[in-house]
Amino acid sequence: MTERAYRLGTRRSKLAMTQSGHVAEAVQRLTGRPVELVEITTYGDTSREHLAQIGGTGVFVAALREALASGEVDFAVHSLKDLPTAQPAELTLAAVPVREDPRDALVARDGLTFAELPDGARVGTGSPRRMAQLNAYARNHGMSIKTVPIRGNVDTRIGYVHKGELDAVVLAAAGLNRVGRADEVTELLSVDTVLPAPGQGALAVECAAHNASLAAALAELDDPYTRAAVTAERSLLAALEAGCSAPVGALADLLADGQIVKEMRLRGVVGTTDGSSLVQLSTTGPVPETETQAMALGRELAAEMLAKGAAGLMGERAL
Ligand SMILES: NCc1[nH]cc(CCC(=O)O)c1CC(=O)O
Repeated sequence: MTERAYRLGTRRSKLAMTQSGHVAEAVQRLTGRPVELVEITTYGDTSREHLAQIGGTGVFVAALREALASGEVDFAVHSLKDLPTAQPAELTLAAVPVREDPRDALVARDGLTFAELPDGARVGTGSPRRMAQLNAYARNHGMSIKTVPIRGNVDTRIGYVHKGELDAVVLAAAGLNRVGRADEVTELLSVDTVLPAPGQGALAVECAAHNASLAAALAELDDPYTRAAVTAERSLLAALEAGCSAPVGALADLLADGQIVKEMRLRGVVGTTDGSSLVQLSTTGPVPETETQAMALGRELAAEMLAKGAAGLMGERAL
């Protein structure tokens, strides 16, 4: 008897379908069982309001999680940066595969880099995190830019530049890579200038907690370093008591001495959206071997950032 196909719940955007398609193929290879994509429409896909107003990026995840909890689908693939930091007990984060490029990317007219943008340039991003860091860079380099909130899928956002409505837009490099639009990038923004969102570039594969055999199969896709890194980044976010639409950037990476991995470094930033104040700090520690250790790294950095006034910079949420 052939076993029935696994059902993989996915949003219907090109980015989500591509991400889900890759994971579906890998699961099929690992388990020998077919995987069928089931399209789920989330509130984040249908609402035209700005993300900060509809409660942050958790809106993309809720409907998928309901489909998991009800058994309508067996597992789901999320962009990890869209996952709220609280993990529901009935769901298991079964795998965090190897992370794509975590950086933000600039898509500008005429091949311009960020530093080459003219005074008054209109830069499309509604992300308080990107606004805070880009405005801070501009202030420190005597530039004047104007950030403009935008929404929509990758193609729509790039379209603002092609149509001449904006001078540039900022998107996650991972998203552009995944939908085959990497050639549009005019600058990959250094993480020294713009720290990405916690979890950016990583995927989360989630299934029902009671489905232990599926969780074990999905765990084959897990990359322990990526998982440790995003766990530290998300722990920082949670300890700052900030949501996924807060002006918080974080990135954990490994520090190596030649081939030998020595430590994990975690960098974090919080700022006002106008870029007039930023708290940016970094810490290093032994490479975490457990979830508890990874979370401790994030909490440690959060405590240092809070001691430097981070909480006072996160007040202006709804921007
Ligand atoms: N908030 C939307 C979102 N969620 C995940 C990605 C891109 C892919 C990723 O970071 O994994 C994007 C688009 C963007 O920020 O440009």
